[in-house]
Amino acid sequence: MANTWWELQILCEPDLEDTIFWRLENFGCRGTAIEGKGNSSLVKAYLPEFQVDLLDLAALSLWLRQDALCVGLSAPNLNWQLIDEEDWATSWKQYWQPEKIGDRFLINPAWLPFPESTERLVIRLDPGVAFGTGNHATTQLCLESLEMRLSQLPKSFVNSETQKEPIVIADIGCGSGILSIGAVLLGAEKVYAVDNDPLAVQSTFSNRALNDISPKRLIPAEGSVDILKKLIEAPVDGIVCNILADVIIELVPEITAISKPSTWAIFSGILLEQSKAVADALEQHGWVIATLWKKKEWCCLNVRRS
Ligand SMILES: C[S@@+](CC[C@H](N)C(=O)[O-])C[C@H]1O[C@@H](n2cnc3c(N)ncnc32)[C@H](O)[C@@H]1O
Repeated sequence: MANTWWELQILCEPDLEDTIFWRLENFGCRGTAIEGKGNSSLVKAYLPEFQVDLLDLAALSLWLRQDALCVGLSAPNLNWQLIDEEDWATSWKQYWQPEKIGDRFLINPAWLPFPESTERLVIRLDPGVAFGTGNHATTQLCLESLEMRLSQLPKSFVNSETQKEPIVIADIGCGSGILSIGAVLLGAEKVYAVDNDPLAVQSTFSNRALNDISPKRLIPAEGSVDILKKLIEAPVDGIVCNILADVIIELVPEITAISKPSTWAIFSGILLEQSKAVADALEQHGWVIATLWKKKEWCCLNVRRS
């Protein structure tokens, strides 16, 4: 675990936030926070010191400038400094507040008290350095889609006592485990959660404990679809995959291999202009696009095998 972190501070026009988040994620940032500053937004992002040097940061500054100019907005202002681990942990936590998502979920930071009275399904989270606090549009689209998919189940599916046909789900690119936990709370019997970042897998394990979920119902593992193939006993009922479009397109054949004729899937992390390429790849492998949901410049494809 790194002891020193880069803290990047980017003052920008609010319309640039999503593009900046996308850039920062690709750059390897492992925690982001946002606060309003008058008519502007201040985006803060963190990454381990060893991961980039000053030249990389200068290149990032140029990309952010170009991104803004391409859409006719003023160039953001990027500053950076080194901070130690303790400061990193507290600096972004103070901005993260409980958040309602969709009709069913409430995301509650682990260090805040459990909400006293709520009818919502509470997901307690400490993402650590993993992606998945619930405040990114791509995560929200997945939680809302899961809600739609799993709320359609007859009551007997969601009551674990009387469950007749258990639903098994694969969460590919699980990050903090937020979607896996959401799926379990909605009644999925078992979720296999994989991520090729070991820190994300660690985070899913600790969030599983934080939410009192039995190890039998949420099974995190380091890796990707190759590992899933080894873990699952049969093709899964549902798949949720919030990764970037290019990665999804690459994974489609392998993902298809773990599905059956009734499998449904939720693909997110797709910029609107990339949706056609992802939809084409899915259709070529026999998937039917059921709906495309949009949030900001992101979209999420809800698909099924037949
Ligand atoms: C955008 S985050 C999604 C996290 C969480 N599922 C959410 O919805 O908030 C994408 C995650 O996918 C992981 N990832 C990227 N490429 C992957 C691949 N080929 N196989 C498995 N995980 C991958 C990243 O490490 C990251 O944790």
